[in-house]
Amino acid sequence: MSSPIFVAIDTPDMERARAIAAAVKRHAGGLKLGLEFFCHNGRQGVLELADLGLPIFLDLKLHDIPNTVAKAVQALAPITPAVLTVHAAGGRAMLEDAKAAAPAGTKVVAVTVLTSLDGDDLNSIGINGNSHSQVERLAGLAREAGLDGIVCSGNEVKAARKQWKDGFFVVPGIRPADSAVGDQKRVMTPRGAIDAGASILVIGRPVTAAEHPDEALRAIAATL
Ligand SMILES: O=c1ccn([C@@H]2O[C@H](COP(=O)(O)O)[C@@H](O)[C@H]2O)c(=O)[nH]1
Repeated sequence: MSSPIFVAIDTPDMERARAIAAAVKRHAGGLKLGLEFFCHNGRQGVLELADLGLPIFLDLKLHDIPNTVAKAVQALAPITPAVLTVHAAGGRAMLEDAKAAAPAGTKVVAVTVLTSLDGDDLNSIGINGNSHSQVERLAGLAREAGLDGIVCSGNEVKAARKQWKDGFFVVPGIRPADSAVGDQKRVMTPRGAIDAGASILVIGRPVTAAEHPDEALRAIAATL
């Protein structure tokens, strides 16, 4: 079975992205490319890294009115990423239209509560309750809208999986026990997240900031 670890290549620098991707390609399950990479390198950059042969997770977290998001998803069709993110907070019509616009081979997953937010952050943007209740609510919405799954932290994935048994659960905010947390607030170890029901893990800095990214990745994979 291929690795559940998608390495987040978070850099605008194409040279560096190529180097990290080449270093981890034998042991990663896929590459996750986000805003930092996409804003600088666009579709061409994504297609270049896709040539390495790993599944591509395009983490653009689309969030706009339904028509705009659907057109953006259509514009990405030449890439056909394995996974694409939209924000669950865009609402049901936006989620339905995003899924309808995506190629059959693309899993569309909804970001619920960013792993960089805690309860106080949620309250400060007018959400009463904690990350657990908010993730549950948005997971229900994503499921009803016909999406393939959600993005949530390792802390919520067990409960989310219980209510959506065949859902696809993407878990970032992954930190091996000795890793710096940085700007993440809801974190879990790789093993903890897999045991809780994650389908794939998104891991960036614990791999990409290491002196030898492939060694760091293999060390993490050995804990699974
Ligand atoms: O809630 C979310 C959604 C997406 N991400 C993305 O995952 C990686 C995590 O990188 P680390 O360096 O391992 O912290 C990054 O690309 C985020 O954009 C997330 O962290 N949380």
